[in-house]
Amino acid sequence: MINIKEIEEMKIKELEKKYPFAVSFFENNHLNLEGYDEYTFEQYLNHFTEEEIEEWAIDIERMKVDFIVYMNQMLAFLGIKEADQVNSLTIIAGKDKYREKEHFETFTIHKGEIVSIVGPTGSGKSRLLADIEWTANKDTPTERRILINDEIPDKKWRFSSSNKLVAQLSQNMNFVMDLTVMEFIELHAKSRMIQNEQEVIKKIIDAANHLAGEKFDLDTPITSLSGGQSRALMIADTAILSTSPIVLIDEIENAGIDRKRALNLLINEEKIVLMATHDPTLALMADKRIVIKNGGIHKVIQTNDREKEVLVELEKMDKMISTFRADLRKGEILKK
Ligand SMILES: Nc1ncnc2c1ncn2[C@@H]1O[C@H](COP(=O)(O)OP(=O)(O)OP(=O)(O)O)[C@@H](O)[C@H]1O
Repeated sequence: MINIKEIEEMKIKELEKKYPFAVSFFENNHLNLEGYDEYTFEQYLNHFTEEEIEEWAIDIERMKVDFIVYMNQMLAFLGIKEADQVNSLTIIAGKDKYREKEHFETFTIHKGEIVSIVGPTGSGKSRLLADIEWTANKDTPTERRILINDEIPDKKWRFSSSNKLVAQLSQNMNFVMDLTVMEFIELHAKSRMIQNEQEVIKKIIDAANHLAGEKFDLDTPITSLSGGQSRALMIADTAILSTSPIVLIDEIENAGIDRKRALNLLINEEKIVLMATHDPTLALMADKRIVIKNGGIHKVIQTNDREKEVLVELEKMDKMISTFRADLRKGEILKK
């Protein structure tokens, strides 16, 4: 459900911008919005004089309820209900591969935070991401539990395909579809029922080309994209089209794309981002990192100022490497 408080605190002009369909509610109820841009919904309802309320038989309390019901129905219909409502994700400790209790009790990640997950190959990084995607409730090998907004999440998250809690970018992206890039993005855009479809498609393709080393166009079949290109396309698609409040990333390093840009595209004040990585630049870009050992969360490290200095150095090195890579592609002789 959308938050009644949020709606009440929004100005009419913000409401029109964020939820354009809200205007129809006023129209249907013959309520004139002109000149009330700067009013909140509540202030608007309260602006009527006693006489007007009587004359037009306006029931303010009823109107409030009806409006929220209408908004909820519309958002559900558009597949965006609840998607923006995740404020926190909590992991409750389970057991490692030796059935020992994990080295923490609970760990909460808030909206807008990025958390990296590090640990040796096979230690259980992907397992943790899978637990989150499944909103585990002691029903996975780790026996972890996942809370959303401090509560056991509704099971419907697991099975909903259009309104997903989690958008996952995984290591293996096998495209079996016989579609062009254009058809693929169109398919996604259509399923989201966005209004400015062509604009959004262009935005995705621009962002994807920005991330990928070699450019591709809309007529390219998905199956003939290189690993880096398909990765870039998926990232741009997720960043721009997905309404999922949680983004899980399993290794973006080997993809031959601009990783920093990719991450920046996915980061958003409204989202929670978790990424499993072996890459120091990406790991340090996160606010915190979870260290996994033998299938369990061993510790959580906060990225401190000294590490942020290391990050600056790493970014310089990364820049150098990508310049060399680009020169190499162009067939140039590399020089310092
Ligand atoms: N706590 C646990 N209890 C039981 N099995 C676990 C646990 N954690 C992970 N596993 C299992 O261990 C195997 C390896 O884990 P996973 O694939 O998550 O490793 P990874 O860290 O992602 O490895 P890579 O770096 O190679 O991607 C998987 O089969 C996973 O289900």
